[in-house]
Amino acid sequence: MLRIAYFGPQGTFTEQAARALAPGEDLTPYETVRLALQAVRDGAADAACVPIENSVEGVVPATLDGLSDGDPLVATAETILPIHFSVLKRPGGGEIRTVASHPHALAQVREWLEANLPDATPVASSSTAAAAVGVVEGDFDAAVSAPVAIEHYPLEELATGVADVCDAQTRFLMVRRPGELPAPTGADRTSIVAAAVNRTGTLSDLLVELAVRGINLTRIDARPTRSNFGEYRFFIDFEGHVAEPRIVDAMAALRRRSHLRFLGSYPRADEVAATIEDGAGNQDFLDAQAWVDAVLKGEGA
Ligand SMILES: O=C(O)C(=O)Cc1ccccc1
Repeated sequence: MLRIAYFGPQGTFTEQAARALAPGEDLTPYETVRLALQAVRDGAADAACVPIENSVEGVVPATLDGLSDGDPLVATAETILPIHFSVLKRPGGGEIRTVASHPHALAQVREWLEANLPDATPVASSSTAAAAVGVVEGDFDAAVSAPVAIEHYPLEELATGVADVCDAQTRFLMVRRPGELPAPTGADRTSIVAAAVNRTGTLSDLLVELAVRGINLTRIDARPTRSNFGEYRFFIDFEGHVAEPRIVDAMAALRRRSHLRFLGSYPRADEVAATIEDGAGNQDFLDAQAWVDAVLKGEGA
């Protein structure tokens, strides 16, 4: 049985994602994303499930920073969950003066809180389930939680189906120590982080390498390097798998232009096939390489 670390405690959205990505495996909660990733680096876990991006609030900074620093880890799978919340309180409990949750959750229910609990002070907690634990322990009066949290904690629902934006979604990754890559499926995503020197055109130079090969981006985020003020790392997701000739060509070019870390090639949860432009398919790259090889052997021109 695989040992899967996840961003917990029990009852987080990430636990739901881990169950979807690794059914029947041995799941262990860790209090922070950093600790879940560390468990994989240390060998205490075979893989970790962590949230990466949200359709409303954007990226989860702890995950980006946790993947770009420390020993390399690579994503081997992703899943996307629809996100709506339950607001939980102690049974019978009194006035709601504080309402706790993960910052991403609080940001997604701001309007609901203003309309329904205008006098409650929002308090950030490490996760939605940590907020539920805090309510059980009397630290807060209510928690904005994943709907499954009610199954884990002796709380009652003040409201369910809470979300300012309906159809909100969060994407989660399963990451491991570098090893065998998942096979290409034709509907894959590749994740990288690139740090380049701070000069005019750096970012556009990197993006051009993808654009000229007809590679479609699915996300780009910048995070500070944390060592030199004003210096950034770029987290880029694009369609395709590093085992494809067109992606090999792009990765080699990016490697020449930046400090590059490969964060994985894995099947897309939405199964959307890669966009392939005319002349930019894998066979086009293979044919071009075969032609160059022939020229080198004096067999063509
Ligand atoms: O705190 C959780 O439950 C998480 O898994 C992180 C999160 C928070 C808000 C929306 C989606 C995921």
